[in-house]
Amino acid sequence: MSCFQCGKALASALLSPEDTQRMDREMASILPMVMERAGMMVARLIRQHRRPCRVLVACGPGNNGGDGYVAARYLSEWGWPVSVASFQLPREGSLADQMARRWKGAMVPFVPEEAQQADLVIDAVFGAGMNRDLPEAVERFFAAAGQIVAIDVPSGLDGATGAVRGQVTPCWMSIALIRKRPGHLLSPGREICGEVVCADLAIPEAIMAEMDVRVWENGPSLWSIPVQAADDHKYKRGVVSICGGAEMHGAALFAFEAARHVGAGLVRLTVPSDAALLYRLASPAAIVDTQPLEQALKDERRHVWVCGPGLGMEEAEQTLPLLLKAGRQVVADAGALSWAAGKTEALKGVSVITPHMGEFSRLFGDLTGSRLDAARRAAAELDTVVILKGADTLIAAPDGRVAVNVHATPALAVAGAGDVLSGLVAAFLAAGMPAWEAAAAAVWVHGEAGQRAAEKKAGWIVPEDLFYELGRARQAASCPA
Ligand SMILES: NC(=O)C1=CN([C@@H]2O[C@H](COP(=O)(O)OP(=O)(O)OC[C@H]3O[C@@H](n4cnc5c(N)ncnc54)[C@H](O)[C@@H]3O)[C@@H](O)[C@H]2O)[C@H](O)CC1
Ligand SMILES: [K+]
Repeated sequence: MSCFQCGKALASALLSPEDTQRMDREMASILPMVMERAGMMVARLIRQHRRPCRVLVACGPGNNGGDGYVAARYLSEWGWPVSVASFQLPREGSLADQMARRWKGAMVPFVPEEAQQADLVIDAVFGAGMNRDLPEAVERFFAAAGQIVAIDVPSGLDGATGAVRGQVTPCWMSIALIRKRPGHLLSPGREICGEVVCADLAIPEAIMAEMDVRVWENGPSLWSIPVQAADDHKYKRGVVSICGGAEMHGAALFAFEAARHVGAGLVRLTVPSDAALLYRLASPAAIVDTQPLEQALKDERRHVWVCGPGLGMEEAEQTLPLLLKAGRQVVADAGALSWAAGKTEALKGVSVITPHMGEFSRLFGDLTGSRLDAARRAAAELDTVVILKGADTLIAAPDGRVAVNVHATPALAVAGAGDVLSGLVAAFLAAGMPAWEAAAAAVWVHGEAGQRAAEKKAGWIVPEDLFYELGRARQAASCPA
């Protein structure tokens, strides 16, 4: 059983607004208790991070505001000087109204001057229920604040997509309730959340287990990478084949070295005969084949291929259709994606594609909605796993699952890092992992190796620096017990 199936993945679930609403309905009878706990946890987390100071809690009309009134009560009971500014009072008789009525402390007008005078402003105006653009009065209020702690999400952040609906002042900290939302990790939302901490509201296990979560923060609880065993042999570890081009040798060699260093049993390059010597000189360890691709495909053990890094359009055209016709598992990147622009259906049958945003728009058109929805739609349309690369890389499966990866470093923003990633995906596919799990694990291991290499080189790395970090990165990616 994979970790994904055994339920550990629930810890890294990212809740959509629909998930939250469904959860609220499921636990309607205990919601007052949950809100009480939410407010208390917010107050506690603030106490853990700050000395007592003048606090202003800005409350909205919904449950986010309700959490704010509770947090104000706790901080005040602990002796902190607290006032509340209400943007809009809760509907009479609502849960938030009940919490507001229990607030007996100071109320001040919802104006920027009040926000400016506070040492700390708690943003409890809008949370997961934010459904239109941020009112200007709210924008101006927070723009005047010094330090802001957001309950759940900063007001104005679309928790589902990371889109920002207005001028949102960056927060110092966001306290996610129960679980993070996709918007805490996705740009541009991620940049305004500050440090994101999660408040455990002790939700009954039965309710959590009922959640039909489709989005997770990428991490080792989502997959299990095969570990070494006494009976290992190279074919059990997996065979990776890489198509190399006539001109750009470096890209295919990066994928080649990455697959070798992350533990593939055997890695082979298939290249045009004129270029073979260059490949052999560049990497004496390389097994370089020059036989025609049709010939190489007679070997059934070569079932996983990387196609694209370092390939020109013509080369992609001569290789990708053959690989697919032979029923191989293909990781398509770079040249293969450029060749498929304008005829995206040519990618049908590919196991994993790894576009960056530019390649993605050339394949699927300009972005209309969120990146998350677009990646998910593309995966369903092609029946392929899509790795949409970026600072927040998305790994989308045709069945709607999405892993959001922020386990990375800006140090990886160098040419060649993407070729390394293709080699890693192929190595994990060849080791027998299902495509979505292999892709998610590869992205995480890539990020881990990047962080390790960056630490040694003060952030300034070249793709080659990743190779010797890959063994330890793979080890770190083993599922926690
Ligand atoms: N299960 C949980 O995760 C729990 C979360 N809690 C908190 O509840 C909020 C979500 O509460 P909800 O009432 O659904 O939404 P909001 O508080 O964000 O406000 C909705 C309210 O505001 C109006 N509104 C929305 N956007 C705008 C706008 N741009 N301008 C004006 N008015 C707007 C909308 O019409 C509604 O009236 C979650 O974030 C948590 O903080 C629970 O406390 C515990 C369980
Ligand atoms: K908020």
